[in-house]
Amino acid sequence: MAVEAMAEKEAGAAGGVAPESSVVGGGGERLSRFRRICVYCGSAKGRKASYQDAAVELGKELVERGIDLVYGGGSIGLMGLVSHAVHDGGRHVIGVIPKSLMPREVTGDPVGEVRAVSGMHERKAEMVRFSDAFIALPGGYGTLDELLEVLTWAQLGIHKKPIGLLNVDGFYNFFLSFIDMAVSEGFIKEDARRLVISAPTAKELVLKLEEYVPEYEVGLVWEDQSQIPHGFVPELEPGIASS
Ligand SMILES: C/C(=C\CNc1ncnc2c1ncn2[C@@H]1O[C@H](COP(=O)(O)O)[C@@H](O)[C@H]1O)CO
Repeated sequence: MAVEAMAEKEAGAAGGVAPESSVVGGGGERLSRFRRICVYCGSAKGRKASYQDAAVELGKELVERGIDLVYGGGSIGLMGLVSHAVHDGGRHVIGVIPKSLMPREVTGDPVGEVRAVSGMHERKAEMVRFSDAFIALPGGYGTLDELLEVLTWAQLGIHKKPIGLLNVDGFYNFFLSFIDMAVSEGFIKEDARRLVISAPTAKELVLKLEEYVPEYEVGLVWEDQSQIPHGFVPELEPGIASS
């Protein structure tokens, strides 16, 4: 299905896509169905240069498609590389960071808009609320925690936004094998397995996310819609700091 048609189909549904705010190219074509993508990634840079290159590549891919960044607000590790790449490319960067993690020596100097939150739970909810899709770069416990929570919420039908793994140099191969094993052992359903989209490069992954059509239906009704409104991205209030 064409990206435009898909975005229109999902507007007002639970896709979390805001087509009216998408950037339009010189020829009038829409560059992306996504307004903002949330990137989860390591607060370390990792041992291989390819992880760092992938963070910068992903930032550039977002810029090329006119997509803004939501991320954990730090300037250290892969977080710093992806946020600088997006900011330097002229797109908006929103860092959501708990007050206790704000001291410079912990997070470095973040770029763009910094939104201070009271704790880790609020941070994760805000990152989900502001974003139309999610990408995990290589990372450690923090990255896995964020990734698994956003996947669990998709599995429970709290949102229908696409979730991608940037499988740089096979970094996520063991994780993907684990998921497949959990499917064959009867702990993850086949349709929930398809919530995880993966690709080895930023270009391929973002393309797959653009083409993703949510098929997963859980049928639960969530009474508290205050955290994750479906189908629209709220306008942001001014952050506490901006560059
Ligand atoms: C506590 C220390 C450094 C932590 N600094 C962080 N600053 C901002 N965001 C962070 C930080 N640590 C974790 N995060 C979030 O988790 C993901 C990275 O965690 P990982 O364990 O490195 O994979 C990232 O997406 C952030 O949202 C000093 O030791």
